[in-house]
Amino acid sequence: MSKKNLLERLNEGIVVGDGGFLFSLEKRGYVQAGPWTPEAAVEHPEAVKQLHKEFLRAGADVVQAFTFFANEGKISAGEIEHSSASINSSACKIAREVADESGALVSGSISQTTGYQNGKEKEEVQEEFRKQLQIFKNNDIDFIICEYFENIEEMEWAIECCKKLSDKPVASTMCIGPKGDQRGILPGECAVRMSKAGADVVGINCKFDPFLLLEAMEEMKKALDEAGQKPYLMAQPLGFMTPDCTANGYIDLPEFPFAMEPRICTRWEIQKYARRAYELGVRYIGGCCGFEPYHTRAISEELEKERGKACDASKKHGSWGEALRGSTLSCVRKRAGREYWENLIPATGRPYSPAFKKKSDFSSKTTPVALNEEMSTSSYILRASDEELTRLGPT
Ligand SMILES: N[C@@H](CCSCCCCC(=O)O)C(=O)O
Ligand SMILES: [Zn+2]
Repeated sequence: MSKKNLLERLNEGIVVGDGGFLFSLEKRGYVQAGPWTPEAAVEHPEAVKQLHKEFLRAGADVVQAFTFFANEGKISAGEIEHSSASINSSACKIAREVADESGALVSGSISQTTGYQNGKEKEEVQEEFRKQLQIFKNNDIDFIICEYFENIEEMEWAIECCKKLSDKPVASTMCIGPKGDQRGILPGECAVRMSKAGADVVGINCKFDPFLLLEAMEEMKKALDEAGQKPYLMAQPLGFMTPDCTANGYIDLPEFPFAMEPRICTRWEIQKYARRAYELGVRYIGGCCGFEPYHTRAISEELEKERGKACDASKKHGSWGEALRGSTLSCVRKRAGREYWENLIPATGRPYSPAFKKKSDFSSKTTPVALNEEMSTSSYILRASDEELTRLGPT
C-alpha cells in the first residue's frame, strides 16, 4: 500500500516535524556557526543519519533532508570543498535511507538566499532555487519546505519555483514574529500571500520562542480565515525562550549563538507549546534551532492521544516524569508526576542571570517586541509584566 503523502496525513490529523539540525550538529562539532552550512551531509553522513534516527525515535513523522542553506550562493561563499549539488544529493540520500526504515516522509528544504539580500534580480535568485529543487526531484523527495525567509517577496519567488518545477506539496515558513517581515509586512499578510502563491502549508519557523511564534501564528490564522484561504498551519519555533527579543528574534540577543543554554526550553514548556499549537489549529508541529530530540518527544507525548500512538523514545520516559517513582531517593520519587513539573519555575543556576536582557544590550535599535513599552524602558528588565506572565504561563 502506498505511503500517505503530507496532505493526506495533515487531513487526518497531526504531523510532527523534526528539530534543529544546524544547532544540534554545531554542538557536536560537525557544523560551523556563522556560515551555518550543511556540508556535514558529505563530510560526516553518519552524524547526520544518527540525528535523523534520534528525531524519528522521538516521534517525528518527517525526515527533513539536511539541505538548509545548501544553495550555491551560501556554499560558494564558504571555504567548503564540496559542491552545492553534492551536499544536496547526499543529504537527500541519507534522509531517504533513514525515512524508509520507518515510513516517515522526506522533505527537501530551500531557504532565503544571499543573492536576494544583495539585491539580485528575481530570475537570478530563482535560478538558485531551481538548482536545489532539481536535485530534490531527482531524489524523489516527498514534499518541499521553503523555510527561513525574512522577506515575503523572496518567499513568493521560491513558492513560484516549487509550483513550476514540482507537483509535490509545498510547505512555507517565514522566520518572522508578531512585527512581521524585514519590510514590516505583518504575519497575516505574509500568510495570505504564501497561500495565494500556492503553498499548501504555511507558517513560521525559527527566530522566536514557541509562545511568541504562536502569537504571530494567531495573526496568520485570523488573516487566512478573513481571506477565505485554507492552507494547513505549520509551526517550527526555537527550542529557546526569547520573550525579550527584538523584531529580529534570537539573532539580536547578545547570547546568540554561543550562550543560549540558559534559555533552553524545558520538555514541559514544549508540551505546553504543543497543546497551544494544536488548539490554535496548527497541524504540522515541529521545532527549529535549539530543538533536540527530547523536545520532539515532548510534542509526541503531549499529543499522544490525538495521534493515537506513542513514540519509541517514550519507552525510556514516563509521562510527566512518572518513571521517577522508580528512584531509590525519596525526594526524587516525590517529583514524579504532572503536578510537580507543570508548576516548577526552573532556576538558571547563575546568580547574575537576568530574566531579560537590558535594553542597551541589544545590537539593533528596535525595542524588544515581546514586552510592553514601560517594561522596555527600565534599565534592567527584571521581571515579566503581568501580561507576559499570563501569556507565558506559570512556568
Ligand atoms: N532546518 C534548519 C533550519 C535552520 S534555521 C536558521 C539558522 C541560521 C541562523 C543564522 O543565519 O545565523 C535546521 O534544522 O537547522
Ligand atoms: Zn532555526
